[in-house]
Amino acid sequence: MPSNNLVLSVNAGSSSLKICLYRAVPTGDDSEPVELKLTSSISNISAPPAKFSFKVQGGSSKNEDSPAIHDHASAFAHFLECLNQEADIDSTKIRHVCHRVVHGGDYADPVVINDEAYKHIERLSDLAPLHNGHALAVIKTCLSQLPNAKSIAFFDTAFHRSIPPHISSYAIDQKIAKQRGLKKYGFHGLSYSFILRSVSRFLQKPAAALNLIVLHLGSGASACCIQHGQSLDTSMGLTPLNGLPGATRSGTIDPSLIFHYTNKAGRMSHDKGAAVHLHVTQAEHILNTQAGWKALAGTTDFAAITQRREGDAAARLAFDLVADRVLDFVGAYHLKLGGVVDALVFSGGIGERSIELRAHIGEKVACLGYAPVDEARNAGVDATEGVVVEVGTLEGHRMLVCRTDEQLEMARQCTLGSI
Ligand SMILES: Nc1ncnc2c1ncn2[C@@H]1O[C@H](COP(=O)(O)OP(=O)(O)O)[C@@H](O)[C@H]1O
Ligand SMILES: CC(=O)OP(=O)(O)O
Ligand SMILES: [Mg+2]
Repeated sequence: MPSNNLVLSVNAGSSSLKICLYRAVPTGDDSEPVELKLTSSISNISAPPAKFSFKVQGGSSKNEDSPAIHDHASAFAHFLECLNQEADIDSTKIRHVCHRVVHGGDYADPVVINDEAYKHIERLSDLAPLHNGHALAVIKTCLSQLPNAKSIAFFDTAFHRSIPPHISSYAIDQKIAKQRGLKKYGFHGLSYSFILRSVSRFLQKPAAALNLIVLHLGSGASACCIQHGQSLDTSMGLTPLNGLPGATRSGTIDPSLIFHYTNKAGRMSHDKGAAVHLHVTQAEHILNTQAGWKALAGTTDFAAITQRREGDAAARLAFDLVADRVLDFVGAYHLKLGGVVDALVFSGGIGERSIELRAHIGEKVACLGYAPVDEARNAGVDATEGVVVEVGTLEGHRMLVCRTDEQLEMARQCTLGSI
């Protein structure tokens, strides 16, 4: 292996940036083609002061508030400085930079960023107003600061291209739908792809034979119905606003609500928070940034809501409402899979950490034949090693937790793929 075999994976979330650096290694059969060298995460970018963490595997680590970080570009610049100063890594040795791009439209595969790909991602920014612009800001920095590296975009939408037309279409004029690309694209695809592979390994069953209901519950939350190893349906739609509520996103509402909420709904929003100029209405802005459990209970932190819910009606409403919407999708997907489900999988910051939400959902789905959640296993997930942890007892449809890793998914696809 040459010495400059470093792969950087960058995941630009709505208010966070998660970065991992890997070294490509020779693979045997089932082993990972990359080895983790360091991780960094910058959160609270849109609610300063941003929190910066940097951890070298088997070495030093750093956790601090970084008031100088005010957007994704400055967050990434801060990371590059640290890479040089703290980890003594020469960034010219980075050969590939993998960027998670949430909306890829009809792109089926990852693409090396060139002018055309950049413009394509830019054109889709209005359909992922909390995401694509941030990814582009980081891509721009990489193109100028890391000229020796190839920047590659990996799309959240690609995994859902298997969704059949009667599920991905909306019941609207199909001529207009086709002209304007108005259909369900679905998101969190890199996460679902990672989870499918990990669960397949855990259950020792080929991915193509697996039927799963997967919940990716983070500040953006979605559910996915996987049949024979392919996405059959997912809860997000044309944009990541649809489906489950998120930290600041409404999830599905009656579309008419928009016009009763404010009489300025159709006017353009002048929010300057985004990295690229967005053309979104005030309604889209409100439903993306001033809704979700933040609007219901005053915080984006679902753990705080969970703790407060016994004595706080607003927190109780937020918790119960999220749980209710999750059940809508689990029930529908169970039916779409004809009741043949290998496992219900929890993932994302909330799915992986909320003992309470897993217990609650577990209790509700028991009537469908899911293995009851084992109290001790469920409470012990954090202390249990492994990518996949079983929280249900063995009989019935399995109940699993998967520590999803979009950065690793990209690095893996990059190293094994033909790019
Ligand atoms: N112990 C916990 N219980 C419930 N929710 C938690 C817990 N720890 C973290 N979270 C939630 O996980 C969210 C982050 O999830 P993550 O998947 O990393 O989000 P994203 O990638 O969408 O920014 C936090 O905003 C917080 O609400
Ligand atoms: C698609 C999406 O909502 O992503 P995230 O959860 O990272 O915000
Ligand atoms: Mg995320």
